[in-house]
Amino acid sequence: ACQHRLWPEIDRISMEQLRYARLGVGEGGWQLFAEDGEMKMYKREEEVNGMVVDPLKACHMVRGVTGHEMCHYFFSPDVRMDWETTVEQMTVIETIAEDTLVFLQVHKRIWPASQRDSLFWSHMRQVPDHNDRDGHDIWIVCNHSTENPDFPSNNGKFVRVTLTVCLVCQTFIDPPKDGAQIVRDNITCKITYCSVVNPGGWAPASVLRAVYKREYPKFLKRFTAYVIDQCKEKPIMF
Ligand SMILES: CCCc1ccc(-c2ccc(S(=O)(=O)CCO)cc2)cc1[C@H]1C[C@H]1c1ccccn1
Repeated sequence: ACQHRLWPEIDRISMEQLRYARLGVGEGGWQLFAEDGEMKMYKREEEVNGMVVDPLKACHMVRGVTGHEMCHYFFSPDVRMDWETTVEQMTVIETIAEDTLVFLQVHKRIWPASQRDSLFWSHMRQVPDHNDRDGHDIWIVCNHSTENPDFPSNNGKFVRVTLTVCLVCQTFIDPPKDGAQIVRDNITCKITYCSVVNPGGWAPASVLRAVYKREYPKFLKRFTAYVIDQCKEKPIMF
């Protein structure tokens, strides 16, 4: 992967997104728009050329899974359609490395807007987290739009969105007493999910904002429940 033409961009954007995810929501005009137990969802209302591109940041704490497991299932093409209900078709159009893929996805149509597709590289990596007193590694998946001449955008069928998404996960272990083996009840995963999706073409602001408000909380709840269910009978993947 290191010699691939996209590698410098993949490395730069992934590390930029890690820093962005770890910024608090105290400053920068974030407004809380959804809450469900440990999950808190924030957004900023932004428009580019009259199009809604509201950045989103979600923070969540999930007990019983590790950051590695969370990122593994988010990255994996094999299970994507099991949890991603807003996607109609998903194809891996390039394998850059075993931890770096290029996806082409067709998203379900949001009436009355026209149907969208997305083409993005997806990179997963573990980032040693030296400056955190608990010393737990961080796992990240970063998805960022890219172009591919074999799959031109806006080829008449779908409007191509541009997106940058990151899932940043940190595992916390509450060690059991008397040196017993660590079980799932002793682990918690701190998740930060950030996304900026530019719809790529006209879509009514009111409709998009309503879809975001409904879809993002559903999306994160469904995905985290899926990972908990997939992991509960399996050995812990640290
Ligand atoms: C007009 C823009 C439509 C639209 C296109 C795409 C996406 C979208 C793409 C990727 C990812 S992901 O996290 O990388 C997981 C892989 O699929 C999440 C969301 C979201 C929306 C907007 C509609 C919103 C939405 C939010 C949440 C889930 C699904 N859709």
